[in-house]
Amino acid sequence: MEVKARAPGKIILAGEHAVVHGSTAVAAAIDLYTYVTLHFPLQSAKNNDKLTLQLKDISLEFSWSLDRLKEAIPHNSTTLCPSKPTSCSDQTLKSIAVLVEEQNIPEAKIWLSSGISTFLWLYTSILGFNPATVVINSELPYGSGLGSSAALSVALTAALLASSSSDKARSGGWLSLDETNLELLNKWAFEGEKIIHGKPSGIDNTVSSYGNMIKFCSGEITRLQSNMPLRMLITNTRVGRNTKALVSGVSERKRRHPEAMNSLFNAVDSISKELATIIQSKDETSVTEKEESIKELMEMNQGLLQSMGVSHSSIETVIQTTAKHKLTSKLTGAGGGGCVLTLLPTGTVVDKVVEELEASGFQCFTASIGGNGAQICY
Ligand SMILES: Nc1ncnc2c1ncn2[C@@H]1O[C@H](COP(=O)(O)OP(=O)(O)OP(=O)(O)O)[C@@H](O)[C@H]1O
Ligand SMILES: C[C@@](O)(CCO)CC(=O)[O-]
Ligand SMILES: [Mg+2]
Repeated sequence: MEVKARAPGKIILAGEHAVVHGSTAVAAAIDLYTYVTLHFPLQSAKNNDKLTLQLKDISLEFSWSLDRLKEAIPHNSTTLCPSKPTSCSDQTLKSIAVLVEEQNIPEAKIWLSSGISTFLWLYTSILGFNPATVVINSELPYGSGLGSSAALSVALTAALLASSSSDKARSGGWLSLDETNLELLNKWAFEGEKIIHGKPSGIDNTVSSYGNMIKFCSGEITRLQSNMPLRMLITNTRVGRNTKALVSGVSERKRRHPEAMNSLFNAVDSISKELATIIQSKDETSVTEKEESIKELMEMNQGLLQSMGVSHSSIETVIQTTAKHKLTSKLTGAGGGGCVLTLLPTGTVVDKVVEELEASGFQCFTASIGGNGAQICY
């Protein structure tokens, strides 16, 4: 039997980091996906005593015998509860880390460890100790601010929940999930995301699960209906970074300067709310005026992110380069490198700015904003 799932990456239009501290943020799904395929061997097959993970786009394979997994991961052999998401305890996470270490991941790819831990936790919590080959590939750059960690957790969970469900109408095409299943998927994916982000707000797994565009504040989700064209250039600085470290850096700064940091978070909250209002507004305001307001809000948001300590010289270079072409940019996701968003007002020709950014070694692309969330295929 085979089950497939896919989940999109995302951009954060406003509110990253502040959202971890209770502010509002606005995010949208993009049409770049992480794909997960589960292959279950026949009882008689020779590999029916193993769990194998293949990361296709980086040509790596990891494998564990089911006996080794059972021995290392604390579990209760009678209760497997896919319908009740639970958190990975510190003790379990330590045991899982040992199983990951035993795989001798190449030093240059050691950043994969948290993703593999998330894989082992979600797989064994939802499907138990059953044999399978899990194939993952992704169109998203890893650790670049486009939500690769959340897309992994969401796509994997969607495939696992689909395979544990009795209701498998074979269709051959991508199927969206109903509200109840989306809620369950999102809760499990949040538990997976915790292993990678440390203290996630939940916005990335939520937008990857639900798709479209959302306003998010302390777990409360408001789906947004955009009433204007919204085009963004995405520039990957190719500077690697890690969301967990950046999130914890902001918390440290908050611990040192609570009042100042809370003022920044409050300002971000106002920016995100205003942005959501503009995007949804059906009033007489012209698209050009709306675009001018969004530009200004992005500029302010970037200034506040810089004050939180999550910008980077490569991000500043992108901002200055696009400013020469009268375009406004802000970092997206956790910052510290990674990707930068540039608003492309109606009629913008991007060729010259893209040429200049690429000449500096950056990678530019456009993605369609506000599309599908998680989907499954039997
Ligand atoms: N397809 C994948 N396979 C295995 N691990 C993955 C995969 N995608 C992401 N990861 C894990 O997620 C980590 C990157 O997550 P991180 O949160 O730092 O960045 P991001 O999610 O791309 O950006 P952001 O959180 O800012 O949106 C990788 O180092 C890896 O451990
Ligand atoms: C930096 C952050 O706000 C967004 C990362 O895409 C972290 C999170 O919300 O989990
Ligand atoms: Mg992430």
